[in-house]
Amino acid sequence: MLAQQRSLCGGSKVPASTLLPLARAARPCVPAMGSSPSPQVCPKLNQDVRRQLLTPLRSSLTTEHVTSPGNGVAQPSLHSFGKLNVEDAYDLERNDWNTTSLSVVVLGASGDLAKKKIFPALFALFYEGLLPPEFHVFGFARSRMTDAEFRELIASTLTCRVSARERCVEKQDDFLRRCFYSPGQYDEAESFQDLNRRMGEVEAGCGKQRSNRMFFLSIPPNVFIPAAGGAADYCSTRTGWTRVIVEKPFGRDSASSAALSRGLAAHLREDQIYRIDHYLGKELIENLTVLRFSNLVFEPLWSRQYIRNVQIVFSENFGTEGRGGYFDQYGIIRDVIQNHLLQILALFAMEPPVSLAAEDIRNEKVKVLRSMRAVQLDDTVLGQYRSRVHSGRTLPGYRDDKTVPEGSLTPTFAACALFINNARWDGVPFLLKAGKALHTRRAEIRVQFRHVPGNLYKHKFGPDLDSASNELVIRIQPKEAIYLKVNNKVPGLGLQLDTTRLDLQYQSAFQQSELPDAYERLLLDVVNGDKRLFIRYDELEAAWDLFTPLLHEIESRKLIPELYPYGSRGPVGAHYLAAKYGVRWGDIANEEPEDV
Ligand SMILES: NC(=O)C1=CN([C@@H]2O[C@H](COP(=O)(O)OP(=O)(O)OC[C@H]3O[C@@H](n4cnc5c(N)ncnc54)[C@H](OP(=O)(O)O)[C@@H]3O)[C@@H](O)[C@H]2O)C=CC1
Ligand SMILES: O=C1O[C@H](COP(=O)(O)O)[C@@H](O)[C@H](O)[C@H]1O
Repeated sequence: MLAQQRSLCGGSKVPASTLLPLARAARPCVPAMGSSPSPQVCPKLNQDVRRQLLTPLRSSLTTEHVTSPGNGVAQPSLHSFGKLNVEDAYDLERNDWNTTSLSVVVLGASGDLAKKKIFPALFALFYEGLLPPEFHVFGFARSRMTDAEFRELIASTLTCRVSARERCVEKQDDFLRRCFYSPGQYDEAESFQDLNRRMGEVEAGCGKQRSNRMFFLSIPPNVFIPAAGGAADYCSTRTGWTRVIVEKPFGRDSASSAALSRGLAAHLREDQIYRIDHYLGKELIENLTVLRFSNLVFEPLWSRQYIRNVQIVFSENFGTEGRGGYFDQYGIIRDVIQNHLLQILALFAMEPPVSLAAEDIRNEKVKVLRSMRAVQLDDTVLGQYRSRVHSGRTLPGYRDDKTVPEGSLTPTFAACALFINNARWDGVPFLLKAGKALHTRRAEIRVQFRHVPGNLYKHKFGPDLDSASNELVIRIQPKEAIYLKVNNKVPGLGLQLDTTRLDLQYQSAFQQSELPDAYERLLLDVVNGDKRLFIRYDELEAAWDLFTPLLHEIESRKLIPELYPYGSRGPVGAHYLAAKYGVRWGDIANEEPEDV
C-alpha cells in the first residue's frame, strides 16, 4: 500500500526515519488540548530542526497573525504543535509547498453537499493548478465504501467547468488517484484514529517533511461537535496547520449557537475555525467592496443622504424538494436571511475598513450588526407556498413534501425591514426578502436613491418622483450584472425622458462562460489562511441577537404564514410591509423574463 502511495506522490522522498525525529523535535512541550498558547514558556526549536523543517519568511504571514492576540481571535495556530515559540508557530502557519503536503478531509463525504459542491470545487482548483503538488482528499462518513467506490462516487460528480477543457479526463484521473476513504462514526475515537493512521501513511508516502490538514464538516448539525472534536483531537497534524470548515446552520438561535461555539472552542481555537457562508464567496459579493471603495462615483453616495432604501432579495423557483426534513426545523429566516442576506447587508453597509485585512473587515461588519435593532414582528411578513396547477402540471405545496411534518407552520418566505442606528444609515430601511417556490430564481441587491432635489425635469415625471429616481442593481445570480437605472432623453426631436440602464453584464463584458463557484473561492481561502470571507464568532453572535427574539415570538405564538401559490411572487403582505416605509420592491417590474 505504502509503495503504491509513494508512487502516487511526485515529490522528493524523505524516509519516515527522517520524519519522526523531526516531528518529535518539533514538539518540545505538549499542552492539554484547547489550552491557550503561552509562547514564553517554550524554547525556540533547535536550529537544525528549524532549518530542515521551517523556513522563516515573515512576508507571507496572514493577516490574522499581525493583529493583536489579545482579542482572542488572532493567535497563531499553535494547537497542533504544542506550545511553541511564536516565531516557530508563525513558520508552521505558512504554506511552503516545497516542503509541505495538503490533506483535505471531507466529513460527511457520502452526502449531498460533498457531492454537489465540495468535490467539484476541489477538482476545479486542482485543474487550475491552485492546489499544492502533494494534495490528497480523504472522505470520512459512516457509509462503508472502498477507495475504489469512493473514487467512483467522486467521478460521478466531476465535470470540466468549461466544456472541452484541455486534458480534463487526464486531470480527473490524477485527481481521483489522490482520493482515499476511511469509514467511521462521528463520535468514535477509534474511527478518527483510523483516519489519522490512513492520512499519516499517505502523507508519509509523499516525502514531504510537513503536512497541513483541512477538515470540512459537511454533516448534519447534531454531529458537528463530536466530529470537530474527533478531527481536532485525533487527526490534527503535528507538522503544520489544522483548519476546520464548519457549514451552517450555526445553531437555531442565540443560545444554541453559543453552545455550538463553546463545543467547538473546547477542541479548536477561533483562528482554526472557518465558518462558511457561501454567499460571501460569490463573485458579485466579492466585488461589492471593490465597486464601492474604488469608484468615486459610488462611495460618496453610500449613506442616508443619497440612498432612500436598500433591498436584498433572494428567490428560488423551486421548493424544498427532498430537503424538507432539514428545512422544516429551520425555515427561511434561519436558512437564508439570518446568514446569507444579513452578511450581504453587513458588507454593504460597513464603514470603510482600515485595510483589506480579514480582521479589519470583520471588525467593521460586526459594528454594523451591533448597531442594528432586533427585527420586529411588525416589520416581518411570513409566507408558505401552497400547491398550484400550472400548464396542466401540479406543482406541490410545501406541506405536500413527504419529509415535511403535517400542518407545518414553517415559513418558506419571509420579508423584513431592518434599520441600522448609526450616523450613516439612520432611518434608511434595509428590506430583506427571501422565498422558495417563487416565480424566478434570482439574488440581487437593489439600491434606490433619493430623487434629485429641485429637478429641472420634474414636470416630466408626474407626481411620483421616487419612481424616477436612480436605482443601482447588483445581480448576484443568475446572469451576474451591475446596472444603474438612469433618466435619459429619448433620442430625437422633442423632449421625452425615459429610464434606461448603464449596464455591465458579466457574460458579455468578461467573456467568461462560467464564473468560479463560491466554494472554489472559499476553499482556496482556507488553504491560504484568508478569513476575510468567513464569519467570526462575534459576528455570528450579533447576527443571532438580531433574529432570536423574532424567531422565538413566531414559534411561541405559532404564527400562521400567509399562503402563496407555487411559482407566484409571494405573499401580498410583502408589498404592505414595503409600503409602510414608502418603498416599492424593485424586483416587481418585469425586467427579466420569468423562469418558472
Ligand atoms: N446540501 C446543501 O445544499 C447545503 C448543505 N448545507 C449544510 O451542510 C451540511 C451537510 O449537508 P448535506 O450534505 O446536505 O447533508 P446530508 O443530509 O446529505 O448529510 C451528509 C452526510 O452526513 C451523514 N448523516 C446524515 N444524517 C446523519 C445523522 N442523523 N447522524 C449522523 N450522520 C448523518 C450521512 O453520511 P453517512 O450516513 O455515510 O455518515 C450523509 O451522507 C449540513 O450541515 C447542511 O446544513 C449548507 C448549505 C447547503
Ligand atoms: O444555503 C442555502 O443556499 C441555497 C441557495 O444557494 P445558491 O448558491 O444555489 O443560491 C438554498 O437553496 C438552501 O436552501 C440554503 O440552505
